[in-house]
Amino acid sequence: MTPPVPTPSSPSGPTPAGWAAPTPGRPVTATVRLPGSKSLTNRYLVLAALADEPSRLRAPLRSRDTLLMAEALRSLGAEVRDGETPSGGVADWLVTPLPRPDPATVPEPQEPVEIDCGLAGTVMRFLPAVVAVSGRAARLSGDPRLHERPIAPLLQALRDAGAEVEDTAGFFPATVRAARVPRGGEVSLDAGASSQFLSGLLLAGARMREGLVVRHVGDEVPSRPHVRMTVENLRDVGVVVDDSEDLVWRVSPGPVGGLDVDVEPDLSNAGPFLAAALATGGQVRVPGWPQQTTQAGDTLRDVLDAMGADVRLEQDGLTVTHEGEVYGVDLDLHDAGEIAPTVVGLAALAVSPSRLRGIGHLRGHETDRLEALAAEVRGLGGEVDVLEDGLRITPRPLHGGVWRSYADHRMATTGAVIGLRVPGVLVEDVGTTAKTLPDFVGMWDAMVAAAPAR
Ligand SMILES: O=C(O)C1=C[C@@H](OP(=O)(O)O)[C@@H](O)[C@H](O)C1
Ligand SMILES: C=C(OP(=O)(O)O)C(=O)O
Repeated sequence: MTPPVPTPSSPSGPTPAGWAAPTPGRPVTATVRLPGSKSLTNRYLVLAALADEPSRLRAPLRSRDTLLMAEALRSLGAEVRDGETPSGGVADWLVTPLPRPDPATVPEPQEPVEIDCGLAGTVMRFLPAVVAVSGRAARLSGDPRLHERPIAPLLQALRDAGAEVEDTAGFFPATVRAARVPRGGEVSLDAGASSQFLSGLLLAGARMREGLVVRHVGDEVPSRPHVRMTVENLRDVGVVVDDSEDLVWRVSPGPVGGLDVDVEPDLSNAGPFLAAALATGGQVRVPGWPQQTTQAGDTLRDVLDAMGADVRLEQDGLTVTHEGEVYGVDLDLHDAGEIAPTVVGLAALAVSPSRLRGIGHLRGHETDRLEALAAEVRGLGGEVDVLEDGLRITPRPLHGGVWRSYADHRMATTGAVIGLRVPGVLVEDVGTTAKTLPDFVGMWDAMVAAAPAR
C-alpha cells in the first residue's frame, strides 16, 4: 500500500496510523532551545534528596522520566515542589531532603511503598540504593519492558552492601529494604550491560555506614561519560570520590551538600534537531550548548562533522550547517550509545555505508534498539545488518511507510529524521517522546516551519 504523501511544509498532526513526519522539501534553518538534560536532572534530584540541606534545580527537565523520579522521591519522604518560574523558562524545582534514618538504630519493619519506574533506566537503577539508605522499604516496578531491562548485578551488589532485596528471577519488580543503614564496604559487579549500575550505587555510597567501594569486573563499561557525570556531580555536593584506579570507584562516607544548579540542555535530545541540518542541507542552532560537559551527547559535534557538516561551538551555542551529501561513518559509539538512533537515521540518508560498533548493550535499552532500528529502516526500503556489536547501514532509496516506535522515544525521533527527506513516513506513537521531550512534535513543527522559503 502506498502511504499518503504529505504536502511539503504542512503542519504535522496525528493520523490513525501515526504522526505524519513533515518533509519540508527545502533547507531547515532554525534555532532550537532544548529542555534540560534527563541524566543531569535525575542525578540532581537524587543527590538533593540525599543531601543535608535543601536544594534548588533551575531549568530542570520535566518529562515522564524526571516526573517519575520526583514522585518516587516524594513517596520515600522527600519534598519536591515548584519554585519560581524565570520569564520564558520552566519553574525551578525545590527539594527538601529525605528524613535521615539514625545509622545506629534498627527501624520498625515497614510496609513497602510502591514506586513506578515507568521505562526509565535512571529511575530503576538509581533508586534501589536510595531506598536502601532511606530507612524505608519500597517495591519497584514499571512498564512491561522495564521488567526485561537488566538489573541483577546492581541488586546483587546492593545485597553485598547490606540491603535486603527480593527480585523476580533477577528482574523487576523488586522489593528493597534495609534492617538498618547498610554497611557498604567493597562490592564487585559487572556493569557491562549498563553504566547505570555503577552510577546508581555511587550516588548513594556516601550515605552507607562505611561508604562504598565499587569494583567493575567484566567486559568494558558502556557509556563511561555517564559515570564521569556521576562522579563530577558527587564532587559538586562535597562527596569525596576516588576514581584514580581504573574500574574502581571509592566513595567516602560523609556529608552531602545541597545544590543550587542550572541544568544544562539535553545534548542527546539535540541530536535529531541537529540532524535536520544535514538531512535538509540547512542550519540548526542550539543556544546554551555547554563549553565543557560530561554529557555523552557532546559527541554529536565530532559525529556530525564526520558525516560532512560544518560544526561550530561558540560562546552562545552550537551551530550545525550543511550543504551537499551526508557521508557514512565507521564509529565506535560504546561511550555514547544514546546518540546511535539519530546516527542511524542520518546513515540511512547518506551516500556511503556506515558501521556502528560497540553498541551491543543497546539490546537492553527501551527496546532492543539494534533489531528495532534495522526492522524500521528495512520497512522503508533500506538495508541494515544487525551484527554482534552493532549495525551496518547500506544506504538505499527509501519510501514512505509506517515507522514503529516500540515505546522508545529515540525510535520515534529517528523516524522523524528520516521523514525530513522521505515523504510519507508515519511515526506510530510519537507521544512516546514524552519520556524525555514532552513537546517533541511542537518543537519539530516549529523547527520545520522556521525554514525560510527558497
Ligand atoms: O546514567 C545515565 O543517565 C544514562 C546512562 C546510559 O545508560 P547505559 O549505560 O545503560 O547505556 C544512557 O544510555 C542513558 O540514556 C542515560
Ligand atoms: C537508554 C536511554 O534511557 P534510560 O535512561 O531509560 O536507560 C536513552 O534515553 O537513550
